[in-house]
Amino acid sequence: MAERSFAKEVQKLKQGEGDTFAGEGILAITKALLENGVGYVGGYQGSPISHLMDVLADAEEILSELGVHFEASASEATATAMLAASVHYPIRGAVTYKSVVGTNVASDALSNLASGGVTGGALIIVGEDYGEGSSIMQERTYAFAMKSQVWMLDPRPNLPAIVKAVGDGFELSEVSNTPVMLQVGIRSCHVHGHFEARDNKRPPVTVSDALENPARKLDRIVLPPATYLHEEEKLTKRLPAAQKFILDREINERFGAPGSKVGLILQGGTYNTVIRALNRLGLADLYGDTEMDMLVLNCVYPLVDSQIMAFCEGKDAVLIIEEGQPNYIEQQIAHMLYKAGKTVKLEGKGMLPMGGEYTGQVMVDGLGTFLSDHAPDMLPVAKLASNEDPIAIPDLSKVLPARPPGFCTGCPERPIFAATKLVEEELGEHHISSDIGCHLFSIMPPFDLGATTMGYGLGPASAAAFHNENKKGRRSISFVGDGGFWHNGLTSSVGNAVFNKSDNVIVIVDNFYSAATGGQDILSSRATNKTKQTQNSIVEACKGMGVKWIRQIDRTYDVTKVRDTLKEALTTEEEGPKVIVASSECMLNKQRRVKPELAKAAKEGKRVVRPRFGVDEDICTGDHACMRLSGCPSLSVKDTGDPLRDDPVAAIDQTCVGCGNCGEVADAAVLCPSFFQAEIVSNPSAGEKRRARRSQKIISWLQSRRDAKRVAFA
Ligand SMILES: O=C(O)C(=O)Cc1c[nH]c2ccccc12
Repeated sequence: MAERSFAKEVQKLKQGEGDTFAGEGILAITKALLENGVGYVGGYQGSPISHLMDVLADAEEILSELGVHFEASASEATATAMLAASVHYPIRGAVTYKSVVGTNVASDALSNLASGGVTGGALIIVGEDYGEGSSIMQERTYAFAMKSQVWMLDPRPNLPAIVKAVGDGFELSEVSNTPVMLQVGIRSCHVHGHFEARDNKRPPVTVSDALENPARKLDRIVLPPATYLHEEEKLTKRLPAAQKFILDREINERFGAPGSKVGLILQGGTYNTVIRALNRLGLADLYGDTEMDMLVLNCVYPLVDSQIMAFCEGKDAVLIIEEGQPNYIEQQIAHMLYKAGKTVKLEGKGMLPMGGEYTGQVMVDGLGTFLSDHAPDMLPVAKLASNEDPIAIPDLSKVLPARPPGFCTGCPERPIFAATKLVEEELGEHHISSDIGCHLFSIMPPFDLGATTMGYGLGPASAAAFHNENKKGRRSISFVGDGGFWHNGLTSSVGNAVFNKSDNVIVIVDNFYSAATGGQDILSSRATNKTKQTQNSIVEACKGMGVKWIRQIDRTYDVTKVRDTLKEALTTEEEGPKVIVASSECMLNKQRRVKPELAKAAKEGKRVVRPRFGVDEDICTGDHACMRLSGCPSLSVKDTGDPLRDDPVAAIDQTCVGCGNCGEVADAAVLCPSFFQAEIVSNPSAGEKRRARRSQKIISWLQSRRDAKRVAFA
């Protein structure tokens, strides 16, 4: 069960001619796929398009009614390879993934797909996770489009533009026999708006039809000598066909007053921010009407030389607005202008920052500088020579505490790292390789465990070089999540360790879902899923790979057991990789599942017990060792008001879910007897009520007796 259910919203996908579709960008993309007769869809989730996969999964019934096949792909490589169905058959296919990481994973399939080319429209919806709030390294997908020569659309972030881009993308792909990327950032994915719906279209040829009528053309298969042909075709046929389509269809848009002395060439995705910046500079109204001459590239690759040159003709200066680095678009345009001997002043990076998100302020500053330098007369006097001092904005980084990502309250992964710390206390520090997933938060305080992260499913692989000559010496420890394990960890990490007779320790952090991408089901999820085969054992998979030493821990909150198992793995004389599968359900998903059930039961008058933990402040010494070993966000500090106590005591706030981790950690570390467990009982029995009243009375009596004896501090 994913973090968000779109079960209700997907009903909108049934809308047709005459309806106005209102909703979110990702839903609009899905609707557009159906309106354009898509035959199959797939993908792998990841921010910012996790929810697009969730929409597709929730829409599976609607998709299958239309004869559209949907798959939750094992990885982005799988998703891209799936587009092979559009190579020989005139079937439209779409896949979706996070970029650039997903594109990295997909790149083998992407090159092959791009080389042979496609007959049916092949659309890759890439969620470009660039800028503020991104969870990955800062790179651009653009390089992949250039190197493999697949085209890239980057529509303006509004629903009609995004929906149009889906249809344009399919057609562009078909006329140029080339896969097309449709790039959407987080703001496009979640922008709300509306568009005029059209009827959904059954795919004219379905994947079932293709199976009944197999086809193959040798010159589409990627093997020499066809590969040489493919390269030539890319240059002589596919590129010109794409450029012609981009011009004929007016994919790129012109706004503002043509013929002005300065102009902007921008990526479609930056349009909203540019308009807002122009608005703040007094050069656009709230509806986006502006005098500024703009060429909006809804297709950022390939560029059409003649269009760019025509735009620049007669201008003194042009500003290229292109987010991220390197400045690929600017370089191409500079190259075009130089070759043609043009003298128009080209601005871009330098005036705008080389890297980082082009946020509202960045855009205002960059555009302001461009206009002051090249067209000061366009700027309103108040902006050009303001009599007002700019508003002083305090440096918030000095006053606000940093909020690095961390494990949730009740997270079952926290005790695994608490146990690792305890083992290290005994056996010394180890080299630890981390992986992608929630468990990577181990690198942050209070654990400070883990030295590298090399990619999804590659935690144990990134420990591969660490081979200890000394058989009794230290081994490396590596972590990989269940998501990463099935994405490619089974072969790249576990299989590799078995084959190379690694002596290292691998901990598979199994929380029953692909939790970091939004709690989607995966092969080993415990839940039954109507359309997927779940409940496949990680342990059996590892054994099948040849792992001999393997331990399953069914409750990661048992810190003592995790500690002892890890210690055994690090010290056993048995050869080969030592694998520990540490399994407990993601607490976020568990709460999503259990909370409504409990609330319903309580409402129906049933007896419901919810555990909570607390700290006895009379016993707590305020050394905060519990926090250093647990780090649970529900653990906080509390001032008792007692001047004889130097340190504030530990306190557990109302976000506690009663997982028991703090108590277990305290116990395993022989830390602290101050933790207690209480139970919140809804609809208690008459006997329970009586007992509670009685004990309440006794406690009150004891408390008032103690308070009476206390020295009071005024
Ligand atoms: O959802 C995210 O933020 C992720 O980083 C997860 C993810 C999805 N596909 C990937 C491929 C390579 C590395 C990470 C991911």
